[in-house]
Amino acid sequence: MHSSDRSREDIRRFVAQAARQDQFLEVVSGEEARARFHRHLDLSPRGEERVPLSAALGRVLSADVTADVDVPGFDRSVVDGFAVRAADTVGAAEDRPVALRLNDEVLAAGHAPELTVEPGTATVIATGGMLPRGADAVVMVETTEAVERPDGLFVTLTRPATPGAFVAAAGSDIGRGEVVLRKGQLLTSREIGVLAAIGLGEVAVVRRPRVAILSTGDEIVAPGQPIRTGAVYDSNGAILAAAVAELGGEPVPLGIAPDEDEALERLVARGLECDALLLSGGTSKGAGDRSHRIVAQLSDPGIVAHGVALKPGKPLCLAVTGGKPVVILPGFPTSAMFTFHSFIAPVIRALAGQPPTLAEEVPATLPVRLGSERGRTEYVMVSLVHIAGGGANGGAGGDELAAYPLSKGSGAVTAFSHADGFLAIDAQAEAVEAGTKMSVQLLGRSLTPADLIVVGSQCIGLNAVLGRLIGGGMTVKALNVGSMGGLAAARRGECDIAPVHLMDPATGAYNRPFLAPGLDLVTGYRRMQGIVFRRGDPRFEGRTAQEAVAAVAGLADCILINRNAGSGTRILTDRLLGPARPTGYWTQAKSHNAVAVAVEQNRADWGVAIETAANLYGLGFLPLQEEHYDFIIPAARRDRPAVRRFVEALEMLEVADALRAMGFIR
Ligand SMILES: Nc1nc2c(c(=O)[nH]1)N[C@H]1C(S)=C(S)[C@@H](COP(=O)(O)OP(=O)(O)OC[C@H]3O[C@@H](n4cnc5c(N)ncnc54)[C@H](O)[C@@H]3O)O[C@H]1N2
Ligand code: MOO
Repeated sequence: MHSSDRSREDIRRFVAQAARQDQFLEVVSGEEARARFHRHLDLSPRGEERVPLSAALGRVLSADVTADVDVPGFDRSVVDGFAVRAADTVGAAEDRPVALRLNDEVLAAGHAPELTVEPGTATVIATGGMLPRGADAVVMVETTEAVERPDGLFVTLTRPATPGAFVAAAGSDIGRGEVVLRKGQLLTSREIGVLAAIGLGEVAVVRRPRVAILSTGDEIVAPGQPIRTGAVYDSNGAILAAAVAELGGEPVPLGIAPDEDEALERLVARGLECDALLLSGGTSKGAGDRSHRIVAQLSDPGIVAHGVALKPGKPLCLAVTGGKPVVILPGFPTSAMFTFHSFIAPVIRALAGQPPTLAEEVPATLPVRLGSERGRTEYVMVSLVHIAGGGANGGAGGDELAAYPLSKGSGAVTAFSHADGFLAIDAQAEAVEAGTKMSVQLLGRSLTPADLIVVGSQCIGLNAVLGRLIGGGMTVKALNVGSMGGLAAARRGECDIAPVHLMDPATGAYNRPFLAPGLDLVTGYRRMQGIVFRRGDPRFEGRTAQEAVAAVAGLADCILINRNAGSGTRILTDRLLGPARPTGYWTQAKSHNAVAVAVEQNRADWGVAIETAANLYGLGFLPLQEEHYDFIIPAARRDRPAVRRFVEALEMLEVADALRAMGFIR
């Protein structure tokens, strides 16, 4: 067969399979899928083992722990001083000191007393020393005076001591017979301290469930290896292994399975030796998607749900065999993480002996309109910012929250790590309007507001400023919503700083024309924008930007990669082009990097981007015009300490140097 015949055959097979796709996913609701899954799972912890305290961190108690001893184990002095009978000190005063004869003993910590404190006597005692018979209080050495008399050594007191003063009673911390920690308790340094205090050298913990993790796909490459164009680093494997460990499981990484039945079958068989098996990728019915076909061979009962009406997560495949979970997570990292946390994490927690967690929800306003696909409950990762609530200095203060969607799609890996939580959009809704109050389910347990909130257009140069502040201990939340989004956020009081680069098309002036009352502008830096092209391309090399555009604008095979409407760079491009509409004009990339990649990878021949991006991708560059990247600051937030420090950092020589080194002009 000719290779073109073969590829035609491949295409026919793909189309035939794709046509049958709609039959496979019997899509059920998330609740239905979960119910079916749990009906067959055995969620009891997988046995117990004894571990030394030194290995107990992060483990879960398999049984209640009862104290066999009192803590403290004896009545103990908590100061350096004298053990006395409180009754002897009654009436002591500056003008009527009470003198007590010192017994011939010094009670250092760890020594059992031998002498009784008889009426009229006292015994020297150190912090941690055991209270002797007869004594019921301790007086601090500072409040006494030692006196040497012919008849012996005395201590005089000028104040009475109350019974029990400076004494920690035996068992006051932990009493013998008391349950100090309960089954299911996760052991942190605090609990380990308690176990040590009652003398336990080892402790019974739940055996960690072993969770096999297998990434699938011919295109997947292990991190650390070189990568070819079109391939993808295995992020799911690393994410899942870490998430399993965080939940108290023991990850068993099985690596990457190619799209090849035999290898996949062998690895699945190995995975089944563990307590659970997680695969990712290959669960929808693409031509190369084999995972579900292998998992479909399992029984007792095998696959219980394949396809859930969730976004992300639609192709999730849940199977159980002999009470053991076998799950294929979608290949896209956000989909994989989302379905892992909502379907798998509770199962691993249960197998690890931990009680379920209760998700915390907070109300928040959606600052932008969100479109949604009908038919699937859509979950949107969001970053929360506090809306200025008229605190004394217009601080980060208010309790009201705005929920910024981190809409990067199912394939993103960063959405989950940048998110504070997520909100759900009803399966029937087509959109949620800006200004709608939503309920946000938090990912972590608490929400601490950042010191500085930066919402707008993100630029790598900003790291030179923010990096300094973060290094100095400041917490910063930076959201990339573009210049217009930043301007709107500043108007609504949702940020401290909005980095923008907006050109007024009428005048060519940057940023200032867009200010509104209550908004200040702080000058940032400039970025040289120009035409990027592959080095050596004679259509661009050696020309000015204007010459090059004039030469290529009419060429059918010289493809432009344009920027999205509304971006500052697009305005510049349109001014440059005038009425010309070169090939590729309607293809819109959303960032400088995306333009540079398209040119580097030969999908386009030219575009407009900043010089830093051209350098990053080794492209040629024809300068056009400086773009002003400045900072809009709501006047009400100008005096916040974090904002002042930001403006100060911007003024620093080192920061200006760092910016210049990156190709910016300050
Ligand atoms: N025609 C249709 N196509 C797709 C549908 C559909 O309903 N009809 N569903 C889409 C949805 S929703 C999802 S989610 C994805 C999931 O597909 P798979 O689970 O089969 O995943 P793959 O195709 O293998 O990979 C998807 C994507 O993720 C990358 N990937 C895979 N594994 C990893 C990994 N370990 N680390 C990082 N990235 C990984 C892979 O390279 C792909 O780019 O299907 C849609 N398609
Ligand atoms: O379910 Mo997929 O996870 O929408 O992207």
